[in-house]
Amino acid sequence: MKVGIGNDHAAVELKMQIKEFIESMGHEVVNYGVDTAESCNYPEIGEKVGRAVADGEVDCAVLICGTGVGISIAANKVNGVRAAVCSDVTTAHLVKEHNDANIIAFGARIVGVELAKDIVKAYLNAEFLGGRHATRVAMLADIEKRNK
Ligand SMILES: O=C[C@H](O)[C@H](O)[C@H](O)COP(=O)(O)O
Repeated sequence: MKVGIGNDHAAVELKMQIKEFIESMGHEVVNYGVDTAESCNYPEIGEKVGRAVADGEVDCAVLICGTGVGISIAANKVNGVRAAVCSDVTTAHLVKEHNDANIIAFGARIVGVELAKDIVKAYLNAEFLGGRHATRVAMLADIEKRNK
């Protein structure tokens, strides 16, 4: 798979570790994040990665900021994005299985590197279950259509 990764200044080191980890799983990684600790604005990164996913530039993505929240809110403003904050392994596979999440996010100030790797692995190895979940995911897209 082609996996996007994005981060703000709060998550530079964890981003590098996760990027290497995803590559070690055999995936290609496209880095949309910052590589220095200079303060930056997570909405810009979240939007950029959201658009990359929505446009099919990458198959899915991982977003990391201090908490994972701000950057996921930004990504979720892009039509077609289903970004989910995950701080545990169970949520990480369920957001793919039930919600067909195309982005996961977590916080570099919340989870340690080993848990972050477990979260990413659980998400990337999971598959969307379809069925009743597909009906609900289609309803999410319908909400976007009703937006002005
Ligand atoms: O949701 C937002 C993220 O956690 C940001 O990484 C955080 O707000 C950045 O905070 P600061 O500018 O204090 O490093």
